[in-house]
Amino acid sequence: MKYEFNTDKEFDIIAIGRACIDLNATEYNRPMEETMTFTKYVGGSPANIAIGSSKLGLRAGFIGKIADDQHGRFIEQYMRGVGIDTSSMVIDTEGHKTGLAFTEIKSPEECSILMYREDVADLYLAPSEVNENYIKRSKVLLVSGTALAKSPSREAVLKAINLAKRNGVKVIFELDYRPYTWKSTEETAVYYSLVAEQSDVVIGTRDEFDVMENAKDGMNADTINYLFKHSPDLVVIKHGVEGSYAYAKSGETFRGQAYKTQVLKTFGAGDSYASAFLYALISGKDIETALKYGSASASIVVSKHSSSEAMPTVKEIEELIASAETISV
Ligand SMILES: Nc1ncnc2c1ncn2[C@@H]1O[C@H](COP(=O)(O)OP(=O)(O)OP(=O)(O)O)[C@@H](O)[C@H]1O
Ligand SMILES: O=C(O)C[C@@H](O)[C@H](O)C(=O)CO
Repeated sequence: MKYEFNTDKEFDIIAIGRACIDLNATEYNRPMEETMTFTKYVGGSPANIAIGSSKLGLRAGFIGKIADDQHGRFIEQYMRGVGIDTSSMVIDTEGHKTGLAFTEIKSPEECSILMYREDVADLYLAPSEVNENYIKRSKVLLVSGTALAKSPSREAVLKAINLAKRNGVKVIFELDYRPYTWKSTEETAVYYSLVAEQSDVVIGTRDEFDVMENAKDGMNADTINYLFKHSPDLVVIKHGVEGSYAYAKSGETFRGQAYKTQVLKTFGAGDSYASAFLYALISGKDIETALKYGSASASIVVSKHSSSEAMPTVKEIEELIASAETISV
């Protein structure tokens, strides 16, 4: 089964949300207290997805606010360098800083992220900085859940969704739940369900859908029953190494298995998955193939040091699908 997009558009995907800095422990397999050096990469889930999409050949753009400093300039230059249109990236004028994510890699199974996100520039994107003339040029608007955590970014994203819907742009909601940016899970559930109900495609882990539903140990069947009463016609629920499911409103279910790989760290899996899944879908491949692309891309990124720089090419993904073993659970 294929998913249809409006073909009469200049951009394939415009992502909205944060573009930040990842500082990944250079010496890994130890706690961060013992890490002396970190390698700098562009990070932030929607930025990673835009980078992954652009490296795969999609025409990508980005809407977000960046700090007026060395980090902000590094982010813009890097993203432009990988082919992303950065003309709608706004430079903060009020002294807000770039979000930083220090990543700890204790072992392939035990990874964590220490975030510095106090008063970060990305959450100051204002509704007036979101333009209809830009959004309407894309097939897809990719919305990151974290951008809903605070005003004015929250209203900027709600405006972007409204403009997308008015202009035949598919809204794809990546739940991207990061607890530290939110006041409470109740608040997250309110905004997640509000946006999920208006989206065309919703992608998240089982745990993230639980946050959306303000529930524990939720069932995929209940999630899709709820979402298919609203706008979504495709829902992707990820279960880590156990693979992922895509549910279509027409009643079909597709399963994607994870691929065996030499894991270095686990973060970055979700962003690489989303970029390759969307690449495949937008390039006209069927949903089953798109799940393979997502899983293959994730298995490549978890075997590498970064989440953005490590994003694979189409050739790498296709070679992996042809040769790697799937994880059966
Ligand atoms: N250890 C692993 N080995 C191989 N593939 C993996 C592994 N972990 C995750 N994946 C692949 O990545 C996909 C997404 O993973 P997961 O459900 O953990 O997303 P996520 O929690 O959004 O990721 P992130 O850690 O980036 O936030 C899975 O469906 C699977 O295909
Ligand atoms: O999303 C973030 O803010 C941090 C990411 O860039 C980080 O690499 C990660 O967690 C990816 O899943």
